[in-house]
Amino acid sequence: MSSLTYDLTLAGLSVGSAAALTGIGLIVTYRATGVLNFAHGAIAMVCAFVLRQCVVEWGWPLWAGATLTLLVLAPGLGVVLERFVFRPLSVLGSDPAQTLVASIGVFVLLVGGAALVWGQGARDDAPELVSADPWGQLAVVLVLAGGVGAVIRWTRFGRELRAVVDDRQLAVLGGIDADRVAAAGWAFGSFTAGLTGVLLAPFVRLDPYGLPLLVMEVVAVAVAARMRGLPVAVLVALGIGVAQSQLTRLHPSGWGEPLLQAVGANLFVVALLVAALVLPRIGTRDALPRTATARVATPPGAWIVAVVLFLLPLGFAGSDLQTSVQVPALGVVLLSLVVVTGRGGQISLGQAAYAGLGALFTALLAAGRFPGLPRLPELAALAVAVVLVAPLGLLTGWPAISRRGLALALATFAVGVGVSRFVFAQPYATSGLSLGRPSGFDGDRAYYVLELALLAAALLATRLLRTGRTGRALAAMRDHEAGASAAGVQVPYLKLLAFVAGAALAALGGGMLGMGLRAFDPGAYDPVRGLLWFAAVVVLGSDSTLGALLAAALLVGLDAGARGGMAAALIGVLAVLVGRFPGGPYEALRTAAVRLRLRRGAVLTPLGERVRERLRPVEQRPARVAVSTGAASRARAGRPSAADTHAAATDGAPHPQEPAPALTARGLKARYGGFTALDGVDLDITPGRVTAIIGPNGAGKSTLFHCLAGTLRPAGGRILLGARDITRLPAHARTRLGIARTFQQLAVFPSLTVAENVHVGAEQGRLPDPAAAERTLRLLTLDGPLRDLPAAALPTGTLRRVELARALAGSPRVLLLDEPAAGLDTAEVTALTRVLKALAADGTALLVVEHDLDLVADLADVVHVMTAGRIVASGPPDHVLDTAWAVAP
Ligand SMILES: Nc1ncnc2c1ncn2[C@@H]1O[C@H](COP(=O)(O)OP(=O)(O)OP(=O)(O)O)[C@@H](O)[C@H]1O
Repeated sequence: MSSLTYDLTLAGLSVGSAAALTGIGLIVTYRATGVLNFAHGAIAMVCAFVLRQCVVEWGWPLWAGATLTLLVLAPGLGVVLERFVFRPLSVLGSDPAQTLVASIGVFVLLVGGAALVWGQGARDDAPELVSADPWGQLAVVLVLAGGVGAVIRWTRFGRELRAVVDDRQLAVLGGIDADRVAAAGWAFGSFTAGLTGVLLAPFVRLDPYGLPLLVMEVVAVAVAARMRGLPVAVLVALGIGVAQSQLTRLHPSGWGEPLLQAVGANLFVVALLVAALVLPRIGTRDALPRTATARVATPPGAWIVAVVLFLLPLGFAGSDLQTSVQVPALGVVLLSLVVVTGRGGQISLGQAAYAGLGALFTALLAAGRFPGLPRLPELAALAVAVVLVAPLGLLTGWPAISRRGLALALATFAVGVGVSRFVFAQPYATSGLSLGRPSGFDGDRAYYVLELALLAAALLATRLLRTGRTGRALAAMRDHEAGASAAGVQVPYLKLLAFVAGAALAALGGGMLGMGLRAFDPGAYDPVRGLLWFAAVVVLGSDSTLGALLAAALLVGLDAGARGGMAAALIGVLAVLVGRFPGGPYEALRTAAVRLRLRRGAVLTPLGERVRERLRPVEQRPARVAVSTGAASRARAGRPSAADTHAAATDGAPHPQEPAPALTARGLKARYGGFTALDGVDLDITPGRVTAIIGPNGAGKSTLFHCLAGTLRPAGGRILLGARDITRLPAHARTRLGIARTFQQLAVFPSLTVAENVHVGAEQGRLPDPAAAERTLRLLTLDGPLRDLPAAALPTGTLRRVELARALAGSPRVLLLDEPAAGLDTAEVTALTRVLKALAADGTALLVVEHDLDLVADLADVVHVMTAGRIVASGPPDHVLDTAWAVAP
């Protein structure tokens, strides 16, 4: 027994060593470039194939093949990728999501290229570089990890590497050659990938799809090490390797046996699920790049061409028709990505899992093998399968609530791999399963007609999700999540909706695909397909249904017409290239067109006259008559007198005749870790008045603002809207109760037009009223030619108006404005001031956090001065601004 334990431990160390190598490579590349290299497994596979080519096909000696593969090809590949794919992206602004899409593109390209060159079949004659003795492999790993750790910690290069990872731009300003550091990181990362591939290939299936996936399954090792600690990565890898090996001895009995065995055999996948779904997130800052979400205008007549092309196969026969049957089915699967990724802006690498579950459930239901349900006819089985898979969309929808960018990519990838390994690959779920077509639709032509009908239904469902209120809300969430929340959009609910609808569509497409092939083929729903489909939609579909259909036709057509792998290679090339053009070619054209129209002067009409005619004249407001900018100038001219300071401290007390406050804060406290940012703030925001908060940097103004808007949960105290306690309500719920806000950094939805931006506010606000959108557009002179322009290319002044209009369209009772004048010129500030005064005169309660004391003096009725998390003075501006001199920056 002890000898068995020893043998299993050694076998586990061997597997763990390969995993540790992958972890080391991923971490070094990530630290040098900030990229989690999804292509790592694909590089490993290419190197393993090349070594086999040299040794087995060409008869080279092993050492010569290994030298070429590991010392020339692998690092060379890394350097080429850095130079031609990732460096241009980092020069363009280092958007982590863009690099993520590019690395998925490289993955798809290498997998497709390998399938083209070496075919799709598995090889079992890969040469053995290091003998099966695990001690040799372990020694290689430990030497590498130790060497890399020493270089990072003690050498100048290591210091440069850390500096580049912390802040590339700052490092460059400090004289560090960031490109050299990144190239070295890529070269080393690729070398470790090559070494992993070469070490693993003799013991696993060497094929273009299987090996890359196997390598990427161990990404958990790097995530567990927080993409930093090499020793942690090595230990975790060895630990999982040994545990997985030891678990093969267990032979549990009972109903859970197959599942437990599957868990034991796939411990790295379990670790991946835990790392992606449970451990603290990595890379959470990034969202999808604009290229992935750019709205593509459909060329006129394109739909007619598409309909004709989709009808053409009805005239085909034989294998052509058989192949064509896959296109509508794949089209439906890709439509699911248009909803989730294109419109909803959520990265989803796990759609293949839902498609596969759709096919599997359909087959089980049609065979009468689904637990608790009777045998169903095929079409009914498909419908029930869609209903059953839809809620499973929560598997990826739930993580999406709190994860973005890389973290979400990992979570959805993990779900895809988990479903593939624990469901599709298990005989208990799939053995002896066949899948027929619905009766009456058995022939290819008849089935194709049925598919067209289902595709039409899917297109209709997609259209419903992409247009109107839901479509605008989804696009708003995609463009600016916090802005959408501030507009009243229920972001978590919408994410769940997108993933559930996406899962249903994918299941429908997957079921159609299975029926088309007359079988449940787990390979058709492999996680690698999930990556390929995601890349295809990002490249060709984006937020376009027609693009998704084109992608489906291309993927099926190219692989059928050319050698397998051609479609993946092409999609890979496009995915790698698409990141080179920020916003993509469509975006560039649209921006140029908008600029041209702006230059013609057709859309920039002054605000003043229109506002004056629609709102009550500001001069009639009694409270504002005495206010002048004199206070601010006085404040700059000299220090305040003691009498002034006293007046400031006492004049702000609420007067008995004043209206009841609309929004009240009492004893508000906020902390960041151990640091107290708000220390018992009391504040009343009164209807019909402009309340301003001023104070030096770091005083806590933004923190107070965030607490009031609902984006930060206070550590103590209460916030009341009227008499209602809203302290624990999220941002979107506050908006729906009547608290609107704008952002210091503009929060507009760039892919939506000006009118659509404002409609989002009107539809989600306190009183959902489409007419309010039109009124607000007119009020802020956005109703001319401007209204149909996408917000992306408009100047800052106009965008501030769009944002304000979006906030006003929900008919708020309280309006919170964070530095509303930031980025505006003098004329725009004057116009803005006039609008805000008029709003206050109409009874809205306004709170303004502002650095511009002249604006505060001109605008505010009450000014509160904050410092060190407390309000230290309050009163009318002419008094308080003198006091402010003592505390302002
Ligand atoms: N996310 C955070 N984590 C830790 N500390 C924070 C965080 N945000 C703010 N702080 C700290 O809390 C204090 C108050 O910050 P806050 O941004 O509210 O001040 P502010 O008055 O708005 O400053 P500014 O005018 O520069 O925006 C500062 O000391 C700041 O460093």
